[in-house]
Amino acid sequence: MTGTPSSAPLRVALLGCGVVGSSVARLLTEHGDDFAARVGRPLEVVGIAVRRPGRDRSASGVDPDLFTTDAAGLVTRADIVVEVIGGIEPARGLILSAMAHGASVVTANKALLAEDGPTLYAAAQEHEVDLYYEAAVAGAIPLLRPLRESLAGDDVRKVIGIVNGTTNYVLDKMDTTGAGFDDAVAQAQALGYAEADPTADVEGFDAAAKAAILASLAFHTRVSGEHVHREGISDVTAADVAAAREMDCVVKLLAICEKVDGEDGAPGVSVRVHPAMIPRSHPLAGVREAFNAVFVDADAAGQLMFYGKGAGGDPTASAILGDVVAVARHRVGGGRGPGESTYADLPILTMGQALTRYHLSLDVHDRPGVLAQVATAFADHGVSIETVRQQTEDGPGERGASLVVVTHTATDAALSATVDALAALPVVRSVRSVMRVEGE
Ligand SMILES: NC(=O)C1=CN([C@@H]2O[C@H](COP(=O)(O)OP(=O)(O)OC[C@H]3O[C@@H](n4cnc5c(N)ncnc54)[C@H](O)[C@@H]3O)[C@@H](O)[C@H]2O)C=CC1
Ligand SMILES: N[C@@H](CC=O)C(=O)O
Ligand code: NA
Repeated sequence: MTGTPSSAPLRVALLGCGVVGSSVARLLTEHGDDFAARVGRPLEVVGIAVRRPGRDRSASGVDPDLFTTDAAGLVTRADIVVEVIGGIEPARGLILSAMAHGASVVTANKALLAEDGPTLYAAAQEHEVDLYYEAAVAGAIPLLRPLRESLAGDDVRKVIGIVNGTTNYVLDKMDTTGAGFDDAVAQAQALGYAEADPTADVEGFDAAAKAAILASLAFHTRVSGEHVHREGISDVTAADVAAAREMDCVVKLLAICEKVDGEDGAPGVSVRVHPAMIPRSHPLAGVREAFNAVFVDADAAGQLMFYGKGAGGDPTASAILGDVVAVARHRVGGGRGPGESTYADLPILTMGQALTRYHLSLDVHDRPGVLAQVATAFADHGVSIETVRQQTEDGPGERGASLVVVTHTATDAALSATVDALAALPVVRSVRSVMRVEGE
């Protein structure tokens, strides 16, 4: 792509005018003069594709004549296409068509990037246009540009953080106000944090898509959503949150991307999303409401922390508009942003190979020798115990006890085999809860 000396406005097409799209439209209109100064040419919104053109959108301050239901036609007459429809189709087809017609694309669509990012990159390469997607992970937080560009000279070892605002909001409300799960999800929806179908948030699909994007960029390896071990928060109970509180911990949904040595000693990539207990003293524990925070550990840089608003209309629009300015500058001055980098092509490790720690709560018979049998189950699987806490529980029938065990680090395979062995022990009445523990 070469810069053109023209002073004609750059034509911007917006696909979607929901939570994020309406913020983008409003801010583009409000700050048009600043954008023109920053880019060197005005940006002109040439159309906004919507599904329901008759809807009242007067609050956006956008000229109603810009709304169209002809998204396919709109993408053929733009220099920059901003896709904020979400989902796989028609978003993918529209992006590919936009690129084929010479437009650079800015998207917030993590679901599409995690499912079929390579196709988008290939089209951008073929048509010599830009593909930017800072808003797709951790909303407003500048995170992908640092990984794609600023850290391109370093060796990233680990990326760990909170990348889903909805689930963080829900877990925070459960911890601090005792709110019920469904009420907290409804509040997150009303605040514009949740995906169109909040199952994507609650069951960890959204965080898994983001983890795939982060791991791909961090480790120069193609990682798609299906490579990510995913557990959501729908099984996190008020009792789990209370158990965490007793341990001076909080429960967070974490995305963890690591470069680790596999059994053969060769490096591989481990990518997982699951709830975990973290100590209240850990910086991630202080991440409240819909905020996101991500730590990046790189060989030369050491540890970096990125923190800010991970969801919501205006914060997400900030990231999108930063990308719009970047690709617009390329249009004016020449050059292109980075393409896909997959040269490392590392193998993806299984969840069983991931190294983690478990917190277990067991309901056991209160008899002599119980503790020894429980300890043997751990030892048999090579899992070392860090702490054990026993509490006698009176109730109807035979006296029982609750055992809370926290392990040292072991492979997830060994830990989960230990849980199976414990559940099969006659002295164990039930395994009440199992949760991974992260953070020192
Ligand atoms: N809401 C948030 O906090 C964030 C959202 N995102 C991503 O941004 C994208 C948009 O999210 P939201 O604005 O929250 O969703 P939304 O559901 O509020 O908006 C999407 C809009 O696209 C419209 N749409 C659907 N199909 C269309 C079509 N064929 N033509 C024209 N319009 C169509 C819908 O009617 C809706 O108004 C998604 O990819 C989402 O994952 C990314 C970061 C944060
Ligand atoms: N639904 C997402 C929106 C931002 O990506 C979230 O809750 O984080
Ligand atoms: Na971001």
